[in-house]
Amino acid sequence: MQHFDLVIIGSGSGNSIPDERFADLDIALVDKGVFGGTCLNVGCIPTKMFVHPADLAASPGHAARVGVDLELRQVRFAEIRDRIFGRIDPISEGGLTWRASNENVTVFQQTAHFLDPHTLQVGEETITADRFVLAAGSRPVIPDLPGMDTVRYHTSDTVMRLPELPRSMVVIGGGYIAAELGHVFASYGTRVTVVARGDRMLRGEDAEVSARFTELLGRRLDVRTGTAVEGVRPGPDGEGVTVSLSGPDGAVDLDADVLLVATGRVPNGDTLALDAAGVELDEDGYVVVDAHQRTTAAHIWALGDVSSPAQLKHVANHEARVVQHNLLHPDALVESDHRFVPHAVFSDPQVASVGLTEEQARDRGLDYVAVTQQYGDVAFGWAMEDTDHFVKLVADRSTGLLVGAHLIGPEASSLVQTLIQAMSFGQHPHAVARGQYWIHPAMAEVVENALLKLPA
Ligand SMILES: Cc1cc2nc3c(=O)[nH]c(=O)nc-3n(C[C@H](O)[C@H](O)[C@H](O)COP(=O)(O)OP(=O)(O)OC[C@H]3O[C@@H](n4cnc5c(N)ncnc54)[C@H](O)[C@@H]3O)c2cc1C
Ligand SMILES: NC(=O)c1ccc[n+]([C@@H]2O[C@H](COP(=O)([O-])OP(=O)(O)OC[C@H]3O[C@@H](n4cnc5c(N)ncnc54)[C@H](O)[C@@H]3O)[C@@H](O)[C@H]2O)c1
Repeated sequence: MQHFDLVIIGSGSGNSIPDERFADLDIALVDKGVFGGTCLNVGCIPTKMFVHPADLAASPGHAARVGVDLELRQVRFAEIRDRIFGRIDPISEGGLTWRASNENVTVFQQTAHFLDPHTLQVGEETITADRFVLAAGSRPVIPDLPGMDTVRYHTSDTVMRLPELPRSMVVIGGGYIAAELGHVFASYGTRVTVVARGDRMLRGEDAEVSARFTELLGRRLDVRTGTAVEGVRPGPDGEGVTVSLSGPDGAVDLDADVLLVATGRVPNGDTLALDAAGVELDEDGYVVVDAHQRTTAAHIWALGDVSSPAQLKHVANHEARVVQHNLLHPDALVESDHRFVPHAVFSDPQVASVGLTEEQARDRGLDYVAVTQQYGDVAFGWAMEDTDHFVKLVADRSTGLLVGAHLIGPEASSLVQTLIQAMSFGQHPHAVARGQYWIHPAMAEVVENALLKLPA
């Protein structure tokens, strides 16, 4: 039986842990899937590479407002897809080859589960180790709808590799993936219907942002809110799928070429037999960790989607750095910083957010002030003839400090960074606004003006 100093399960963020400082450790890296994990292969990176051409394809709609008539002639879907995976697949393959060539690392392309706190079943082999890192990620949830076993459906794992652009698509779910991939396929020319059970898409966002987002995306896609999927069955002549809906319009059957299921992701801890290792899961299935990313078994650490409900790559990366440090310095442990975790939704419009929504501030009984700055009221917004987008800030009235920032509009994912910085370093909004130059007339002035609306 092979013994290792350290076993890492998961080649996504887990693969960033072993560097030259681990050269004297004998390490096993185990992954049952495509090397490099979700973000690289089926997550952040390919989706955003699909979003950029989608933004270009959607631009005629925005250009007309400022007197430029553009015409979308063609979207070469197969070419876009092949360019994207033509870059990504070699990165995954190269990463595997390089990692497997490390003298002190053995890569197992197998499924792992625990037999006891120090023993792992890896495919047909049994290995033991002193320490473990769980970086096993999450997987799509497939809702148990009547007829699901009778149809071909896609998740984000497969839909980006479709052989051709579908004529029509039904997306179940109103979250991140529906927002991003709905925009992608609709912009490329697919007739997209998004089916959301709630009254708004992106329900985790500040209510004003999610309401505006639902309205704006609904101008380009068929967004059906307050609608339940009653069942699915093969489409007419066995082609595609028929989705039975019930909502404000009553009972409706929709035929589509492709069904995309985007109803959330669950952590993979349940696949690792963690009770054999003394590692606890919480009620939602996340591995329980302390502030140092240590699980309930002292020699086992966890990071990323398997233990973090944020389910975001920048969080997984941060936690991987914490675990890396703590493995190297067991006598000087550091903690993860989850105070101000931002996120962005790369749709059209973009959404970005950090901290408390106004509803959360209210529910916490905080004495807060909320202000809104329209893009259309700053110079670059005039240039764009913008009427739709805004920055909303929430601040604690007693300290004056920001507790939340919510943006919907062009470049929101970048504009939010100043606000993340202000919150992370405890900078007063007026100090941020007046303690530096803001390039005129850049879009960032929308953030400057929002900050100046807060009490001095
Ligand atoms: C479509 C999509 C778009 C996204 N876009 C963004 C974005 O724009 N920005 C952002 O911040 N986040 C985004 N995310 C989320 C981001 O991809 C994840 O938060 C991140 O990849 C999680 O990394 P991880 O290291 O925890 O897990 P992963 O990268 O998922 O790695 C886990 C690995 O563990 C392996 N594994 C699991 N179980 C076992 C087992 N029992 N045995 C062996 N191996 C196992 C898996 O094969 C996998 O390779 C997106 C996710 C999706 C699905
Ligand atoms: N830009 C980004 O950072 C980004 C992009 C894509 C995905 N992600 C990550 O991936 C995760 C998964 O994305 P997602 O869009 O699948 O999840 P999500 O949690 O964002 O949204 C899930 C949606 O499905 C709905 N839903 C859940 N169960 C349902 C059911 N049985 N029937 C109908 N609707 C149902 C929910 O109401 C919600 O609208 C995200 O939570 C996020 O962490 C991040």
